[in-house]
Amino acid sequence: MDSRTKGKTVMEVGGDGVAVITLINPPVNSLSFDVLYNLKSNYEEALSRNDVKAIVITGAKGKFSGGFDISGFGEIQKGTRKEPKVGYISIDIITDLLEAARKPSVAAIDGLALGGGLELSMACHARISTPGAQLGLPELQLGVIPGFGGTQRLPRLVGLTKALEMILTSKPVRAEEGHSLGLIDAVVPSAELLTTARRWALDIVERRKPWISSLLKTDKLPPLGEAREILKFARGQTRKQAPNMKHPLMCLDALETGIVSGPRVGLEKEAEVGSQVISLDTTKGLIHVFFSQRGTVKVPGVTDRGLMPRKIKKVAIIGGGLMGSGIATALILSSYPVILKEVNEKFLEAGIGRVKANLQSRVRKGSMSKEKFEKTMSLLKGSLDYESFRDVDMVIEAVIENISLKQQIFADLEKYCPQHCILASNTSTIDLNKIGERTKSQDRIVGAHFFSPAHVMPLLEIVRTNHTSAQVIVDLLDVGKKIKKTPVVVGNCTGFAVNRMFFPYTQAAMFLVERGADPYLIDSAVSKFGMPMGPFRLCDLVGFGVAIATATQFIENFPERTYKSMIIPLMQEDKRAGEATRKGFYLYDDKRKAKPDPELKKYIEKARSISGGNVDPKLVKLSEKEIIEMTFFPVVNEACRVFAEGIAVKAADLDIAAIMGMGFPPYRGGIMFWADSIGSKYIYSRLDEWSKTYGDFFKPCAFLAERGSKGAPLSAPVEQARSRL
Ligand SMILES: CCCCC[C@H](O)CC(=O)SCCNC(=O)CCNC(=O)[C@H](O)C(C)(C)COP(=O)(O)OP(=O)(O)OC[C@H]1O[C@@H](n2cnc3c(N)ncnc32)[C@H](O)[C@@H]1OP(=O)(O)O
Ligand SMILES: NC(=O)c1ccc[n+]([C@@H]2O[C@H](COP(=O)([O-])OP(=O)(O)OC[C@H]3O[C@@H](n4cnc5c(N)ncnc54)[C@H](O)[C@@H]3O)[C@@H](O)[C@H]2O)c1
Repeated sequence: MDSRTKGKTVMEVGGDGVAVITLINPPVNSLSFDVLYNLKSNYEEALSRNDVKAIVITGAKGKFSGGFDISGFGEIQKGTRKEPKVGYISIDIITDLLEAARKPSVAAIDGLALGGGLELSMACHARISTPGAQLGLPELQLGVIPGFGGTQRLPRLVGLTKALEMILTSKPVRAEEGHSLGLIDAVVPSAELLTTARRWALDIVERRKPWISSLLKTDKLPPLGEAREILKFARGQTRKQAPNMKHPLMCLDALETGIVSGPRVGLEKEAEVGSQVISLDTTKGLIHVFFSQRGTVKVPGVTDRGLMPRKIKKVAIIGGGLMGSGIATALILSSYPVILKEVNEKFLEAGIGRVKANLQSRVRKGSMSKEKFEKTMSLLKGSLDYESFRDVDMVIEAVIENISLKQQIFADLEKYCPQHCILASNTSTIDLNKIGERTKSQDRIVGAHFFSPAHVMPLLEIVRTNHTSAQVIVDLLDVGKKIKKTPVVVGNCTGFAVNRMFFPYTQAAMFLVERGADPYLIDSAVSKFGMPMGPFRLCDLVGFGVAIATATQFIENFPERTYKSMIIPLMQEDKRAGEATRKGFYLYDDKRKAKPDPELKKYIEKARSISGGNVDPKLVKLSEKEIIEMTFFPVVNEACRVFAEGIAVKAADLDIAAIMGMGFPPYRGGIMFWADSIGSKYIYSRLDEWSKTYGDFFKPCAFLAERGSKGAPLSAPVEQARSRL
């Protein structure tokens, strides 16, 4: 393959008169422009050759295709590639050349047929797949729409309601379901895939099998009035679930056009809308997130050294509380045998009970069978001592946040665990060097910082000290992948990356209410911005005990930039500790529904008198935009510090950490990407102005000042020399 081209297709014509065209673009046979243009040439040749009666399209190495090459969108967005004429691929090539050809095509699908991959197969006249095939149109989660005819062909093959479900949720279906839906014509073992597809193609030529153009099918479409009702409902749901995104509604426009005005007009609408969505900011953000998420496992100096992950056969967890039980659940769900150690029988039973409850909730929801529940639970063994730790490959400590207790545990671990065993701590704040102070095992000590609930939250912060070996990081990255977490490797400091970014966010919110802003308006503005909930609702959910413990760490470690609000401690004195006590910033009913509490004023006023601040008329009347700026620019500021200190190696890692650890809206691309979309100059000037009026909490850090003064992007790499990793 030419090193400048991205992928190709190859065509082989058999003695049976079937031309087999194979998509080749590892690792997922994505449809790059090179692949698509090669496919066009192969088709033109196959259609012109007298020895070709029919065509089979397949993908190399057990994967049909993962869809259009997503980096192509980036090239179009950056202007480094000219977008082809609107409709050139979907209409001129896929519809007019392939689907309308005089020779039939059959798709032979093994593995993935996603996005453009499935769309290409739907333009074929039949689809044969293997049992493991995954079929889906996940484009909306990338901010684009199915643009190779999927908005027109999928409803015609599987019906409007199912097509909407598949497109709006981005969830693929398996081969068997695809078969029962009418998306797949036959499911056969891998070894028979190509022979069946060839025979099927010839059967179409011989009229023994129907010659079906998906685009012209109408039997699965509901009557027009019903279709309009279904689409109206889908629009309503979409507006509710994705209020800040335009592309899902634009996708529905393309679907509706095809149903109302016919598939050809629908294809034209799809092409027009497909081209428009590429330049939406939300699309740029989502595509950035796609690649950034896959980039977190690429750690310079670690994953580029040819190290292979060692096999982790058995894991021990110390502490079966909230976190330990969640971590144990995540591990046994991925088939790791786990030993859970506790201090006494009662606590051990409670810990195992929590794991059981986590799994039982899956059984109740129907996502886990009873047999699978029993099998998974059988991987968990309890223990009250370290005897069974002699053959474990990794220990994750998750006891209460107490330095001397953790130090003692790590000293004990060194005595009982084998020498190769990874010694990980789930501490949220404590310096890992201190935790390992009483051991000689600094090279195998690492942070495995899970987020609560650990079996649900997708992020794993892997915290490395200056001593942690590259092998240990590689091993933990592999475990992270196996338990389906997105790992982000960060340096050792108070709060690591996520909690450091989280802290200024809640602090800014406390500052604003002390100066007269309405907490409920702040929560509402932040939710509208796209966070799962506002900072006050979040404090209630987490509980004031955790909020105060975290604040104490930050006040101790970063006193110069901490705003010391007394609102939470004052409420806690009155036995209001958040949702668990049904009273916090909100009042909660039996169904955990939150409503504003008029009494909150009293605590705010008292806190204001303690801090000595005054109500600021400007802050009383903040617009939603100003609320977002005053709560999130301090987060950007802290993210800049984390980046400048080398705690995160890439700005994109902070984007992923913010999205998966804080709930920052993915369609804004993450904290640094969002900041760059606003501009460092503006953010710097706002923070600088606020710091002069309101104090050092808002003071821009040196990194932000330097980049902001030049208007330079915040996400541009920091020189290696300054990186701590
Ligand atoms: C004018 C244009 C119109 C286009 C219209 C068309 O309708 C639009 C599309 O088709 S958009 C693409 C739709 N497809 C997807 O959204 C699939 C995205 N990929 C995935 O979901 C997954 O990667 C996977 C399920 C295909 C494989 O998952 P797995 O965990 O096995 O592996 P990774 O996710 O780590 O991916 C491995 C490497 O492959 C790269 N990659 C995957 N898909 C694509 C793609 N479609 N385009 C380009 N690259 C892709 C991925 O980035 C990984 O590469 P690294 O170098 O980062 O390791
Ligand atoms: N709670 C969170 O949201 C959260 C999030 C991330 C990280 N963390 C960190 O995880 C750790 C655990 O937090 P948690 O919320 O699960 O605490 P928890 O109080 O719910 O559980 C701690 C458990 O450790 C047990 N334990 C204490 N000493 C032990 C010993 N010597 N051997 C075995 N078990 C022992 C206790 O009996 C208790 O069951 C802390 O370091 C915390 O900072 C907590």
